[in-house]
Amino acid sequence: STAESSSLRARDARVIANIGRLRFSPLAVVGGVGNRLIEEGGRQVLDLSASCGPAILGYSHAGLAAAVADACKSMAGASLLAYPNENAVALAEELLRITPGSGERRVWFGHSGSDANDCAMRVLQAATGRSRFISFIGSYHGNLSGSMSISGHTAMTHSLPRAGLLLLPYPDPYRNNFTADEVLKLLDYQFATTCPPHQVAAVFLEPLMSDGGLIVPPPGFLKALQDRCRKHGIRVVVDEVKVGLGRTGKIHCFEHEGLEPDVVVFGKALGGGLPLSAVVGPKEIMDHAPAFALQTTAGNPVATAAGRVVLRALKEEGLAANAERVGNAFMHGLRALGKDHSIIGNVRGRGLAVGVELIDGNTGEPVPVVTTAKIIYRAYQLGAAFVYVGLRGNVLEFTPPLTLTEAEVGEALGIIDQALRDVIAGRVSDAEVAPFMMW
Ligand SMILES: Cc1ncc(COP(=O)(O)O)c(/C=N/[C@@H]2CCCCNC2=O)c1O
Repeated sequence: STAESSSLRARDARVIANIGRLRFSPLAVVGGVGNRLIEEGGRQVLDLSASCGPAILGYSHAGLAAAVADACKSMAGASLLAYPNENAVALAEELLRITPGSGERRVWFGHSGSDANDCAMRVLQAATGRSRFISFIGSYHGNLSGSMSISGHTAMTHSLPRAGLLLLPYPDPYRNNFTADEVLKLLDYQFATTCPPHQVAAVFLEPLMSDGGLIVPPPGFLKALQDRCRKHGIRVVVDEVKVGLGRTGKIHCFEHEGLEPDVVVFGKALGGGLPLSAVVGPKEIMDHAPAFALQTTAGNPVATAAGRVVLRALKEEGLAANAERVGNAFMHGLRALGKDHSIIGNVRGRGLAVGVELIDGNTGEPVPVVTTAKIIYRAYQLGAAFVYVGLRGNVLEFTPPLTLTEAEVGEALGIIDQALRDVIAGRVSDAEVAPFMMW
């Protein structure tokens, strides 16, 4: 019909490149308010993903809109590489204040987690003269050439890892793929043979692995890894892009692990939905050379105005504490659901970074991706939006706005419960979800 063909969804299909899509439902968004997205046609959908992380303040946040509008009015000094601007400098000062670290440090601004990890990788190689890196199978550090090349997520098989990359297994306490000790033993073996530690510039790690399956590492593992790196002068880069800035109940997720990173990478939530990322690192690394990592609009006054509102809200609206409290209520409720649904194999996370691993109740094996996709599709129909992650595509990922309420947790649990029942009862067809089997 004419109405259908002129819909946002239909127009999107005619003009947006598929290489940039990761669509888990037909949801076409025309707005947002609070913790809800507004679908074309007016239906409100509870957002349990915060658009894959950035919308930690929810939608229609008055302070964010006012600050961005104000910055747009003048746009003076739009290019931080050419001129200082108040918002970028003030945001950098605040980032240095809230990020633990020793020695003199500097802040680089980018547009995305991908470009921030890309920059960190390049400048660490240049400044240390070391060209090897360590990261983890399942890790997602970005989708630009450099950040892809040090990632280990299955989505990265579209390109090749960088020469000399050492990918380690990320110990998964639920699947028990490798224990922490086995991974550390493998690392020691690599150091003694094919990966000389003095050639390694840095290890990139997610303090809680997100796209690889929402995996909370075994206690002490990352600290032991850091200690090994310190012995060999290998820098520790913590990628806080997805789980940082209050999401796990602490300002930085790495605080749960007792890490003291050399470099911290921020993205997603930092801009509250505007394109903004940051690398915080030692002066001797970050001042390596001028004109080394340039992007014309990086650190522009509009995106950094948003960043200032985000950090202010983090502090003044107690978002980390809310994430801890509401996240615990959510995980408690999901575990209770697990008593009625044998498909729920494991509920895990920290604060409002929550994962539900779906299994075949008889065998314990991961459910097929189509089943996961059906649950997400059905939940969308019932009024909640979220995504799936994991190397086997069987982990529901919940990273809602940090403003989520306990009442909304109750609503979410009702929708998830009903979606599970409907899918198990065969009410969603393979054909319906075929367009949404993304990775
Ligand atoms: C730990 C971590 N580090 C870096 C990135 C890359 O951030 P950008 O997608 O903003 O470039 C990400 C992005 N993660 C993906 C983005 C693609 C959609 C799927 N969901 C994500 O969270 C990330 O999770």
